[in-house]
Amino acid sequence: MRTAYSVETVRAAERELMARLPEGALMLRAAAGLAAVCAGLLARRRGRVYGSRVVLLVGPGDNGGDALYAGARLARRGAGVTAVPMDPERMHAGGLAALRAAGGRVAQAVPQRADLVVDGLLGIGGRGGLRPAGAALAERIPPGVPVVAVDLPSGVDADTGEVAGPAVTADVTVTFGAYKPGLLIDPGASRAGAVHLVDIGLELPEPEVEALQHADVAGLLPEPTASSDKYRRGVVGIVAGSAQYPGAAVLAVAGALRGGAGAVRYVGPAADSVLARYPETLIGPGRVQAWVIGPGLGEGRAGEVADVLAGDAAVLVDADGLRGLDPAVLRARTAPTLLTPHAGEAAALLGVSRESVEAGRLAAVRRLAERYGAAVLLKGSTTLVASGGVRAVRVNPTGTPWLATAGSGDVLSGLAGSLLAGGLSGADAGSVGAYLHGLAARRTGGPLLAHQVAEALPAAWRDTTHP
Ligand SMILES: NC(=O)C1=CN([C@@H]2O[C@H](COP(=O)(O)OP(=O)(O)OC[C@H]3O[C@@H](n4cnc5c(N)ncnc54)[C@H](OP(=O)(O)O)[C@@H]3O)[C@@H](O)[C@H]2O)[C@@H](O)CC1
Ligand SMILES: [K+]
Repeated sequence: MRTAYSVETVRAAERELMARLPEGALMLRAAAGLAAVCAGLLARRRGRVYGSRVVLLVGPGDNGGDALYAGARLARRGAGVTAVPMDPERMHAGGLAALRAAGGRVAQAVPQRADLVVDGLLGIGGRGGLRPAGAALAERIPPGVPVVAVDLPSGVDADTGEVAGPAVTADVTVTFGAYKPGLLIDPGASRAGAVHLVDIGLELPEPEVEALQHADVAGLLPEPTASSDKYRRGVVGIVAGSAQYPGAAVLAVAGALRGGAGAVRYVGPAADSVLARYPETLIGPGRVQAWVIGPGLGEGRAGEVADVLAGDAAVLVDADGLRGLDPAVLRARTAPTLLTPHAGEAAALLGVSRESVEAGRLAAVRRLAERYGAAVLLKGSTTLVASGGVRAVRVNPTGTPWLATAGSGDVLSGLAGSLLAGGLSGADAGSVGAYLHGLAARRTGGPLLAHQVAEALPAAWRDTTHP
């Protein structure tokens, strides 16, 4: 599991550790880790550190201090190091002295001949996008030169991944003590490049954000044993599709058939389309361990949603099923419930604007989970999964922008419902489903069709269980 911590938590852990260490020790640890990653990059790119040209973009705070101390280390190994300050009056004094003592220099303009640029403009003390002086330096980063961000790309909000204005795009980010949520959540995540974590000895409590890795997914996936039959492996029921949207039913069934359940049952008006494509499907009402209700349902089906929610099977509610949900009904349920809204549906469930959900996705998914007493999967460029009473929100590290295509949500709801039927909790079914769905989309690549994602799911499953 990859875990991430808010600025507040990181700062508290830093204070505790700093009280027990000589002054400046943490910054030296951070700078040593940063310099090692930079040296490795230079060695791979040029064969050696000696003689390479390193440019430091230096902000007014400790993030700039890290860059200056790391620059001093590289200068001692023979690199030509130039520091360019955002504000010449405000530079970390100790770092500047160390750089100068090691032979580094300070310039007012960004040199255009460089082998590496180190972005030490803003770290966890940054607020909002870069202001004009920082933005002007970032704009002058020579094209094609690798950029290493110190702690996080400057201009990215460490807690949320929001980018409110100009920001640096890094090839590598060297982060200290702990991942910050903004390194795992888009748009910040896609600005960070490959992230290296440098251990500076922080002792941390439970994380605020976590991301599954292959091994976690493999551990959660329901694998059949010699004694399992189709009923023990769970039956998932799909209530989806309408005369207007029969395709949603077919795609939800397509996802469900690849989610490990022993059987998939379909209830609704698109049975002919479903059977034509998937003769494996059971048709009509019957016993299930989990229901998926909502994809392509259209208007006027609230009674079916209420019936399903009144039962004692696990339930995944998606799309049209999410309209007008009553928090009291959901909170009274004892079996797992998973809601899978996109930003617009989440906004309607919270009674706020879509823009406010997009701007604060982490807060929105937490509020939904608390209000509805259910696990909630908020779809988007980084899919988030929260469940009421659990501190950590899961962010999905797989996926690709190509997934924003018609029907891909229907496949995900079938898949996650199938995992619910296999006995996973709402949060596990949602996060494992999103993980496999994202991997399958990456395997498919390029402009993709939703049914291709469903077809790639078995291969994605094998990627995690037999990497
Ligand atoms: N604490 C520790 O033990 C360790 C910390 N470490 C390192 O310290 C970093 C945190 O350092 P930090 O707290 O000094 O904040 P930092 O990110 O450098 O920036 C704050 C400065 O920027 C300014 N500023 C803010 N927003 C801005 C904007 N949009 N555009 C322009 N300017 C803006 C703001 O000024 P003001 O808003 O007051 O004008 C303030 O002066 C952390 O990320 C890690 O790298 C490591 O060494 C490990 C040990
Ligand atoms: K930075």
